[in-house]
Amino acid sequence: MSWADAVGDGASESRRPTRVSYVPPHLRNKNLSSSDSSSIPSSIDSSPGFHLNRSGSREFGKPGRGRWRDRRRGGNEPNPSEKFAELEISEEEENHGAINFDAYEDIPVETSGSDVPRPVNTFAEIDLGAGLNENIRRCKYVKPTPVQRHAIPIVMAGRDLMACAQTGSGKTAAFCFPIINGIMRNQLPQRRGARTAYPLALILSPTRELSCQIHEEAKKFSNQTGVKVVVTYGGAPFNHQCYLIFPFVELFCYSLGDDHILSSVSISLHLSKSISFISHLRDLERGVDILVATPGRLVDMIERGRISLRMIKYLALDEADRMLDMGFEPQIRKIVEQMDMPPPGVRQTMLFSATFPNEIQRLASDFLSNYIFLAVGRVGSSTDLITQRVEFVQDGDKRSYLMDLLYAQRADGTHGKQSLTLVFVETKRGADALEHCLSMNGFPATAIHGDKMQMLIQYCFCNYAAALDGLATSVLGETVGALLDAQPGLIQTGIIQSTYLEWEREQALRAFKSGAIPIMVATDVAARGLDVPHVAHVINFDLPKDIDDYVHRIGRTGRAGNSGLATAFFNEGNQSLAKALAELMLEANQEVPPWLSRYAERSSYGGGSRGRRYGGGRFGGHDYRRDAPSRGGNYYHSNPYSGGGGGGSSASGGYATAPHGYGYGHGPVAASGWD
Ligand SMILES: Nc1ncnc2c1ncn2[C@@H]1O[C@H](COP(=O)(O)OP(=O)(O)OP(=O)(O)O)[C@@H](O)[C@H]1O
Repeated sequence: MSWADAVGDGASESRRPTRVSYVPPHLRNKNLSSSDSSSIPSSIDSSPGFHLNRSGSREFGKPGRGRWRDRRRGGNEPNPSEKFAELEISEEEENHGAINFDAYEDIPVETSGSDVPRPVNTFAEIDLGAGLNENIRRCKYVKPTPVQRHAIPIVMAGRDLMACAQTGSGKTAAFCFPIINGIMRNQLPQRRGARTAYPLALILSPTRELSCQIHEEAKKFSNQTGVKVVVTYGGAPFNHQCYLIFPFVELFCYSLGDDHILSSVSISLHLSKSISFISHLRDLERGVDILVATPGRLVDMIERGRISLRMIKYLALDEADRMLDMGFEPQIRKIVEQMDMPPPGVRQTMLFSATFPNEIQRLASDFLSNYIFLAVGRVGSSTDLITQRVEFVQDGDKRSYLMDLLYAQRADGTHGKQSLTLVFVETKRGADALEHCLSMNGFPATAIHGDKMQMLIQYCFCNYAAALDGLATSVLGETVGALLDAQPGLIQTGIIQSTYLEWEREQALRAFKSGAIPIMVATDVAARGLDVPHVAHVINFDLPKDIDDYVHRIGRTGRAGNSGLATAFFNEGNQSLAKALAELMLEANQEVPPWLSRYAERSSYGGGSRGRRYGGGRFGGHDYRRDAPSRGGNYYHSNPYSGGGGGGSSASGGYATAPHGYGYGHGPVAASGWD
């Protein structure tokens, strides 16, 4: 149980404070009323890096990096394509032209495998096709990022790929571009109008939020190319239809003499979800070239006979190490090995992540054929664009410490739309408790996790399942008939539950992304893949147990060449992570506090010990096939590059060991995805 949990459990009072109790540092000892808390005296030092140490005195961090910068956009052109404009390229997305690509020159890149295709320096060097090139231009992607420079030619050459590149370094486009190009180029046959959809490409990701994000990106990239992208994830898309039918369902409930508002809301949500499920089926029937999916829902759709994987030419696993860890592996194996998907060698398979422990690489190789391993920066490392800070904070002090940080941040004048803060906690209950505490203390916060509102939903279901049944047949007739046909187990608690859950998660994320609520408390559900451009600060209120989770969490900031700040609260309870954390920080050129080094010296490898997981006690981009050449069966060469400009002169190199202290070496760390 996390500390946030324990507090949440303590007393209902603590979960539901009735008054603001936070007193900013400068007002402590002054006995002022809480209403004064909004005044921000000039004496507060709100400079970047401000924080309080355990004794309450102030310390200062490294200046200049990872702060709440004013990122004003400049010089955006009007969008020439009306259709493209409909896809709502947001202000943030348009900003990416500003990435500092010069920072790439020194990035270590290594490939291993046979006959590695040459990397490119520009998109123009690759024949991506006019439509895709136009969309890249509209996205303001001026140059490929390092992972794109290497991965796109590899996939376009028809090779399987296991790619490891740092968070926020453009992996999504690295697999989307060659897939879209391949479908356009080969004009692969597509059946439309059939009950069963036959996608040509499948992109799997672990969460519905990430699947939606990939779907949005892929839609932008394939705009007006004729390539059709559809997403399917746990639950159905919760769309505008719900708002339309709310009033009708409510009216109906009242007319039945039942005035319980919860029932009408529950039924409305249920029905809207159902309608949206039907529209999703229709969408699939109209044909799908690229299917983006979460594994659970995909299995469900395959078993219903709605999707067949027989025509799959491209398979991409985003966050591949997560997809192959204990939680997802059985489902992934089922999809990839036990359904009708073509085998490795016939289909092309791409695995992408920022972290790739050896044991997962080993598992993953089952899905690949004669693949190339690509490491951009160090496997599992974080970018040094993220300033990492670790503070020693006892559990009981975490809330006030957090509020001091947030207060200082606000005093800095940057806590607004342009600067979002993501706070990670261990458990769902902890997230709720902390969200509530922050909100009550004047720090607008929302929370995202797995099972909000569950009790309420169960209550709704128990009382109103019958009403729902009646309503279904009498009011919505055909629609619901079709729905029941498609989804026989419709009236189930689980469905209603997940409807609420989706709704809440979607709302929370939307409010956070838009800046309407600038603080989001999250569990690991938000740790991977989410690309929210203005996250300036990630706070690990509860540290994760595994260092890879830490890497993904802090990777929500410092994306696409921007800087970011990550603060972690550490205490004795996190001892097992100390060594891996200290090593990771050193690797990313961060200052490691002496007390953390002492913890690290004392602790044995644990918490995702990097040495063991990333290649036998050493760091580095590491293809596991090096340890056991016979296992992969097809490991031949290692080709080191440096990031920029290198075109491909070394592409056919085949070095046995890598320079830069990278690969086999251990030496000083120069790796960053972005500088
Ligand atoms: N060539 C490019 N030029 C400019 N911006 C880019 C380019 N490629 C990607 N981006 C932007 O960089 C951001 C990060 O990309 P993306 O989400 O694909 O990162 P990622 O490597 O998948 O991160 P994570 O490991 O966290 O999933 C996105 O906002 C994307 O639009």
